[in-house]
Parts: sequence; C-alpha cells; structure tokens
Amino acid sequence: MRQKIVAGNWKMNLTKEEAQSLTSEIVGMNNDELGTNQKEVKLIICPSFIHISTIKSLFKSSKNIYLGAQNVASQEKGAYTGEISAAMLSSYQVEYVIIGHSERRQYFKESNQEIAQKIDLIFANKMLPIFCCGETLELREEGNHVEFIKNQISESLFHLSASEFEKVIVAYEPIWAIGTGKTASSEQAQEIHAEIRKHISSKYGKEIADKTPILYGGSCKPSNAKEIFACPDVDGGLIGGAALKSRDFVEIAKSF
Ligand SMILES: O=C[C@H](O)COP(=O)(O)O
Repeated sequence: MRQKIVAGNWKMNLTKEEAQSLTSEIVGMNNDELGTNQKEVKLIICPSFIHISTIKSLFKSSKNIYLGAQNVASQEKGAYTGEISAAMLSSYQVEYVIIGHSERRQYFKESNQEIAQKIDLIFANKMLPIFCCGETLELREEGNHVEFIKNQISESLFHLSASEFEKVIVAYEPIWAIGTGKTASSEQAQEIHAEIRKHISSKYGKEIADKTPILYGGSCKPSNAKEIFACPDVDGGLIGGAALKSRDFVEIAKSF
C-alpha cells in the first residue's frame, strides 16, 4: 500500500504567535482526532524558515507529524545573501523540503536544472523532497500539459538513482487551481496522476512507480478532498490556504 500524506504549505503567512497557536492546535489533538491512526496518514507541516525552530519545539514524537521547509538553496554554501542551505535545514531537524513549487518557478524563475541541484543537496543532507510539477491554463488549453509535466519530471528527477527516487514525493499542482478556488475535477487529477506514474515507471519500473506517493495540490479543502483522494492514483494533498486553519487541515487528513 502506498503511503498517504497530507502536507500543509503555509507559504508566506502567519506571525510567530499565529504559527505557534496553529501548531499547538494540531499537535494538541489526539491521533483519532488527527485521523493519523486508522489509515496511517502522515502529516507534514511546512512553515516559513523563520518559524522552523519554534514549530519543531512544539511537536510531540508520538504523533505522525513531520516538519518540512518550503524551499532550499541550490548551492551548498557561501556568499548567497538571504539563502538557506540544505545543511542548515537539516541541522534544525527538517525532514522534508518542498521544491519546484510553481510560485518559485514563476516569481523566482527557478529552472528544472536548478531544482535538480536542490534535490541532490536535499538527499546529501538526509532530507526528503516533495517535488512539485504542474501546468498553466494556457498549456492545458493548448493540449501540451502532459508533455510539459513529464519534461519537468525528467529534467529535475531522472538523474536520481532508483534508491534515491524511491524516497521522492511528487505533488501535482495545476497552476490554474492554486489559490483560485478552482479545483481540478477528480477525473482531471486522476488522469494526470496516472500519466505521472506511467512516466516514472518508464524510467524506474513499475514497482517503484507504484510505491511513489503522488499528492494533489490546488484549492483542496474539506469539501472536495474526499472525492479527490478517492482517485486510485492520488495519495494525498499538498494544501495551501486550507492548511492555515487547524480544523480544515485535519478534516482534509481524514478524507481518505
Ligand atoms: O502548496 C500548496 C498549493 O500551492 C495549493 O495552494 P492552495 O491550496 O491555496 O490552492
């Protein structure tokens, strides 16, 4: 059985006090309330860098909750003002790192090659990547979206060894659905998730492809999570807006 994962990407939201109180609400719930018991759902919280240490100190080891970062530098260390290295994140016990988010690609011009460099540094520092891919509305309307997504995956991930690839979490996020309230239909999500799995299989074989968690992201909320998570190739969600409310985040985690 594939791992079920719900990751909350807080993006550039929440002050220290707000981040503390949201985390306390989540870790204050028992495993039944969190829904992490029955179906072994893994929760990953990805706050801003500045909150990482505070959030980590609130975690309790008995819960299936893990700490993630929203980005990492593509260079190991040195004169890169304002950047945060993989070694720094790892030294704060960060376990997961989101890379290739469409907001990073769009606003910070991150390329597939730069994302490939980041992934190597993540592995070198014993963390695990949550790799995002997804198309614009324009690409979808032109009918080029599947090729575009496959290319994002090939260029950033296909240099990995099979034993590294086994640890990758993929998140499919159609850009037109992010923060817009417009969700992909479960058919649209399933179609792309199946294509992604097929593409992984063409490089790493069926066994690894069948084990790779592929999350959906884009206006996922308690009201639509059940339907999306019921798709055979959807293994959870990367949640933005709805991860900022503990009840919504937890409701989504209970939607399998
Ligand atoms: O990383 C999360 C995604 O960008 C989804 O964001 P959203 O749930 O606010 O649409």
